[in-house]
Amino acid sequence: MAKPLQVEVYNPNGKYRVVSTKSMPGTRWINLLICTEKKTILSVEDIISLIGNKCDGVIGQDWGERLFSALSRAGGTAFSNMAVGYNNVDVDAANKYGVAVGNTPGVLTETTAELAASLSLAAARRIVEADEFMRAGLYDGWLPNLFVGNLLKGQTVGVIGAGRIGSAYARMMVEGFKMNLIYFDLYQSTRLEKFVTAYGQFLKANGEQPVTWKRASTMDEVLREADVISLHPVLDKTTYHLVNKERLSKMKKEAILINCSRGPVIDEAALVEHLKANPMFRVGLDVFEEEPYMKPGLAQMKNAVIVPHIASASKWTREGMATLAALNVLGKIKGYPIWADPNRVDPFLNENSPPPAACPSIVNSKALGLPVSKL
Ligand SMILES: NC(=O)C1=CN([C@@H]2O[C@H](COP(=O)(O)OP(=O)(O)OC[C@H]3O[C@@H](n4cnc5c(N)ncnc54)[C@H](O)[C@@H]3O)[C@@H](O)[C@H]2O)C=CC1
Ligand SMILES: O=C(O)C(=O)CO
Repeated sequence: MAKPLQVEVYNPNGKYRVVSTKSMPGTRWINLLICTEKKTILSVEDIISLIGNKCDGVIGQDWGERLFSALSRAGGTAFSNMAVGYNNVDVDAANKYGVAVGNTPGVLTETTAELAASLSLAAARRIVEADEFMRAGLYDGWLPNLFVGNLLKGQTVGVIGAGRIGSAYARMMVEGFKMNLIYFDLYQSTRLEKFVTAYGQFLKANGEQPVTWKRASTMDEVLREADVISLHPVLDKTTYHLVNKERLSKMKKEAILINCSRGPVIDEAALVEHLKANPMFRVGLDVFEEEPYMKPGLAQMKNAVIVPHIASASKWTREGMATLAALNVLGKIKGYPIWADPNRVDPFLNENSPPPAACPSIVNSKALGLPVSKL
């Protein structure tokens, strides 16, 4: 039996009841909705008790059959993940109960790419190790060999999954550090290729070494050729343990591997062994196979930079995610159609004008036969 919860209630006499299972930043989403919960990580039982007998919609994460069933029993038809990735949501169960599932694409693209770039730099220049050294009072004076790392300029950046975030990261690394690009994705990223071509021409016209791009026909090609590899695919059956023991062994001994996608894309136990055996190999991780836990040994590895799933944690992005999640739920409750292009959600984020009368992004709209906005 779940314990009674302290719930913050906004607009207690409102017509609809929408629950947020996590406290979210900013106030715009509250103005668009609802009520929130102070405690941060709720159990399934807690959420079921919050849903109660009447609940029109919920904003949360990690939803399965029991929660969709409880929401449906309470009369609810709308759920929004406060995230773009929805591998943590059982969409088949949502379809079974007729519940729309929203996500928050686009608003976290640049913020997440910036964290991947930060981890790339931190790993390349050994920033965390050097910081610890300094704080430990070990610095005696400048030495030619102290924390020597890798120069990125002129090296090759490899991107696995060149979608919204992967492409943004690639552009940052190519333009910011003049790296050459090799990428692997199921689809061609024409815009990214055009960007690198144009930037290469610009550099050449200025008498500099031009940057280049290559679309790899296999992932292994990227692993063999790149000096820094960043993972940005969705997590599904095809990407589970995409980077395993065998694939790690194909990477350069001094390569840098970054993961800001989902933990299970890497076989984390194999990664720990690889880090132990190859001290010059470095990794930057935002996500872990069994979050919030790490595989034994990872925390002790000096050649790993590890942060707690903060890739989307900029104020603008987190407030925008909350806004999109709220609008997904609100739009479904009000019977609005689905926004036609989830890659262009800017009109929903403009604080100076009311949001369009549409749900920004519903991932199971086709399965539920929901109408698409003509706006
Ligand atoms: N660490 C964090 O806080 C965050 C993590 N993410 C993760 O990043 C993922 C990507 O987000 P977006 O770029 O917005 O999605 P997206 O859908 O634009 O890009 C994903 C790309 O992966 C590609 N892909 C799928 N299967 C593949 C495979 N087997 N091999 C190679 N490429 C494959 C797709 O074709 C697509 O281009 C999300 O699904 C989420 O899991 C997203 C935001 C923040
Ligand atoms: O949007 C996502 O998928 C996240 O992981 C949130 O940071």
